Amino acid sequence: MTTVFIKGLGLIGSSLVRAIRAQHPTFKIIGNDIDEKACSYALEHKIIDQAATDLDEAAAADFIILATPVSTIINDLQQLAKLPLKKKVIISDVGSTKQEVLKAAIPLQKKGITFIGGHPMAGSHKTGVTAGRIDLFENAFYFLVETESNNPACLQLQNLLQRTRVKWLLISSKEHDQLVGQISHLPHVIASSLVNQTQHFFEDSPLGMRMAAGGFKSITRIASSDPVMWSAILQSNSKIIVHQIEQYIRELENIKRAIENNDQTRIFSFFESAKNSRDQLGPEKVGQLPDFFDLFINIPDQVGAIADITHLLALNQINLVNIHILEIREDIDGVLQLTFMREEDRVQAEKKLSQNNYVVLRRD
Ligand SMILES: NC(=O)C1=CN([C@@H]2O[C@H](COP(=O)(O)OP(=O)(O)OC[C@H]3O[C@@H](n4cnc5c(N)ncnc54)[C@H](O)[C@@H]3O)[C@@H](O)[C@H]2O)C=CC1
Ligand SMILES: O=C(O)C(=O)Cc1ccc(O)cc1
Repeated sequence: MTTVFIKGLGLIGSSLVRAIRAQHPTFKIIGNDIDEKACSYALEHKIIDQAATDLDEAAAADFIILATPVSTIINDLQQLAKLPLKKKVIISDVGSTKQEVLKAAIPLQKKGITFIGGHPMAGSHKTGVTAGRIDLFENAFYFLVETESNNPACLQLQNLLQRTRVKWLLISSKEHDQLVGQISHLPHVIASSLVNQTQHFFEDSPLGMRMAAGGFKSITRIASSDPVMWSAILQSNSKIIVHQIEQYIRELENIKRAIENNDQTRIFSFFESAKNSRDQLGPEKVGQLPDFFDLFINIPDQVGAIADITHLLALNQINLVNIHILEIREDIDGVLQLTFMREEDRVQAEKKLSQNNYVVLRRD
């Protein structure tokens, strides 16, 4: 029997094993996650067959996939090199950086074990096993690093992950880190710094931030991403990102100077050239970002309010993907963000919550 060991049952890991399960129903899937709730959810929903408490249990696997934050992936590759793994095991990861990951895999490769670095270019700012979905990666690019298309192990890995319906792209780790540094890591830094600067700007008038319109929200969506994951990414791609931040600062300085000098020609061409490039990007759903449906409601200031809301949804068999308490500050109401996978669930939730006197603030 083919056995797959997956470490990290979050958004990416659980989405991958959902796809593996659908394509290869006879494969045994063993999952490991530091979060016990993620393991029990994955077991309950038959996403995995067995929960492992330790990386040692990867010794029985034919495929090992590492889907934790990059720092943990690097650590685990070093640990795996010390384990008695199957000779023909194929190890891969999904980490957002590749040069350091590849370096950490050298001891394994020296032992003749196959490691192929991977990185699906799809995902979301949502995290966790409940946000995972089988179609998360459809039509997205999936990088495979330092391998060749006719390498039998590469073909086996692609076959394992066929149901993800990705577009495979083979690339060197250096090229990969530069590319994703510019189109993924730098944008996350910019989104978060813009949110922080706005927060500082409105320090004395907290309502200001809530006036934000669509533009602010679309450019800052990814600032809601997981800080643990993004700290690990920046640490692992630091040189490249620092260089790209410097180039970005120069771009800001150029437009600042043009504004100071009232240089209308420069200001116009700044916007014109950005528009021309952005228009060529195509529709918003590049990389098939998942559709999630959010509902924002007031949380009444009383004990058990959140439990009451989740109970109400469960009673009505409304499937909730994520629940997030937005910052509660003096003179601002508490707000609860409820996320659903399907529009029907959101519609039902809105109806039931309104019937039970909850105030729905907005949908997103
Ligand atoms: N979120 C995204 O859009 C994308 C993320 N990635 C990469 O995929 C990896 C996973 O990210 P997500 O699935 O989004 O994050 P996630 O937060 O949804 O899932 C990570 C999972 O790993 C578990 N975990 C963390 N440390 C662990 C440890 N020491 N031992 C066992 N389990 C541990 C967490 O409990 C969680 O369930 C990261 O390396 C990230 O850079 C790659 C492409 C897209
Ligand atoms: O939510 C988004 O727009 C993302 O950018 C998702 C993402 C996050 C990390 C990656 O390494 C790749 C894709």
